[in-house]
Amino acid sequence: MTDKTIHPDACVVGVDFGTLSGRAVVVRVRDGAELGTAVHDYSHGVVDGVLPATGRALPPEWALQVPSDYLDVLRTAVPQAVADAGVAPELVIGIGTDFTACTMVPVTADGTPLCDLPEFAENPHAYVKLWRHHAAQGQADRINDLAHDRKESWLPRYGGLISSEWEFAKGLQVLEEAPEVYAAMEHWVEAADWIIWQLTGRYTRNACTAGYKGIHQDGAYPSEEFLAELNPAFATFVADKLDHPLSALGDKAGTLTAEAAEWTGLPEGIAVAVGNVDAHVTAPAAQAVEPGQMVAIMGTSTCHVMSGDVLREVPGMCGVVDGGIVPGLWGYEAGQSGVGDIFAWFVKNQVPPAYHEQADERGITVHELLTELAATQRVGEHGLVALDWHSGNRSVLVDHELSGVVVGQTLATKAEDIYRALLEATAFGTRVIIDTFTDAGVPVTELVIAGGLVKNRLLMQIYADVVNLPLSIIGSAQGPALGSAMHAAVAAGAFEDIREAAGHMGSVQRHVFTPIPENVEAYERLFLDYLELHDYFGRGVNDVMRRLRKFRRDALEGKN
Ligand SMILES: Nc1ncnc2c1ncn2[C@@H]1O[C@H](COP(=O)(O)OP(=O)(O)O)[C@@H](O)[C@H]1O
Ligand SMILES: O=C(CO)[C@@H](O)[C@@H](O)COP(=O)(O)O
Repeated sequence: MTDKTIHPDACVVGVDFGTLSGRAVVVRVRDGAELGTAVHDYSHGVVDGVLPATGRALPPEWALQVPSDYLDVLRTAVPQAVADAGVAPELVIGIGTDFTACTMVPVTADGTPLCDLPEFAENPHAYVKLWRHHAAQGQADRINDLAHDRKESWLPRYGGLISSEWEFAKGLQVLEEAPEVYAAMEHWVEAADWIIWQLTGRYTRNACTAGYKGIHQDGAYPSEEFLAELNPAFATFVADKLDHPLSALGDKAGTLTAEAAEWTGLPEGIAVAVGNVDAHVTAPAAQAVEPGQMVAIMGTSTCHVMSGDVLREVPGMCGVVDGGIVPGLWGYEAGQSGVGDIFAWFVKNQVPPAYHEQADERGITVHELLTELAATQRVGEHGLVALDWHSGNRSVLVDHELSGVVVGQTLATKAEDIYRALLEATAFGTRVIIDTFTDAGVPVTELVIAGGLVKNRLLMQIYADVVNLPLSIIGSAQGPALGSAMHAAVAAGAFEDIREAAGHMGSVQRHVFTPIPENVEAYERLFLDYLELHDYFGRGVNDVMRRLRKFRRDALEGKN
């Protein structure tokens, strides 16, 4: 530890705000030992059916959250994790958090979410727009078309396309569909920063989400002229709703307020780290801080993050940001919007009751049962190839109007066949991303896997075979929460920087899964079919997926 005055048993708390739950972990600073943990499921989960306040159905592609659910994590999971660790709260010297990225909160000047005000409680636009709210694709399309026409210099930093998941598309949607909410919103805040505001009592804006999701490059956002061309009332979006001094990752955002100390049971005045993103904090937790080491954080979605020593334009990446992951290197990000979410959708909607009954009788999950059955198959035995776009395509096509496909189904196709084809489809999606990075001059030399899906060994072997790289696995089951705790340790002054913290507190097991040559060869053939379908449906040869989305929207609005 850099600071020798820090107690040898000092701890930090990391809190990972995921899509469905928040997890807290208590970590010893000197060696990264995880002493205690607790999870709190958001009571409202993902609001994508009806708005709880009204009972009215939300339009297609909407995904909201309720901000009080995040505070409940501070009130429950944090004290439970400290109790689980059995450490005296006085030993905790800092707290750090990570969040899903581009989960956006419209707030008043003092940070109150608009949905908490009685006059807005029934307006869906006053709620948090979750990262996977995909209903701003129309706005994203306009941003992209205009940016291309004007040859905006920032566009290549985002692989040539801006996502509907990001701050600008969602902000423009609020303006155009709920001008009264837009007018009342003093700040359009990343939930990553909102939670730090709750902990410290002051608003800080982290450089990571600002760089990736907030289109902040070389010290500037998109210009007023650009925004005015999108919509004259949007011209001052940056100045009015977004702009705020940026804070570097690992810096101290402030100290824990008395109120937040009461919620969490932690000492008032301890260091609170600047807000950060679930994917990005995981890289140092897996000791992947050097160029070429790509980390895939596989959960409901997959994020791919990697540092590089060169600046390159990778087509369809989510972005490249100076110091976006660790200081001094270019931080690259790409991703797949649906991975575990696709498997969950399949289990919920497509698996016959007999499988559920069998899984229940054996005390295992349907995922585990289907995985076990699928694992007995040889590559290609199911005769299927699928596209992994049930939640759209984040990289490299950046299009959330795309959808899922399974080719090759017959009357003999079973649930485990399709499940395996879906696992493979997500591996092919990752392969496209890796190949695109390598072709653009940012070679991927190591793939490190983190996140909840590590537990599926068949899935891991499929990934090793499809990408033809040995897989390293993060040492922690709580990668993001550990990464947040490490940032807390840096903010508290225990380490010089996040690299030093990674050396002491991070961990990785190298080459846990290695490619099986005959599988590599078989997947190489299947991948060519995946690529052909990918380009056919995804690159404009056949726009049927976009047409179907529109047809569906029209039908729901009674227009057909
Ligand atoms: N055995 C399994 N195999 C494959 N997917 C699984 C399995 N068990 C759960 N899942 C999926 O994992 C996802 C949850 O991943 P997790 O990392 O815990 O969540 P998050 O992305 O919110 O952090 C869910 O989408 C679920 O469908
Ligand atoms: O978009 C990002 C990171 O940039 C993620 O926050 C988002 O994909 C959500 O990740 P999870 O699936 O909740 O792990």
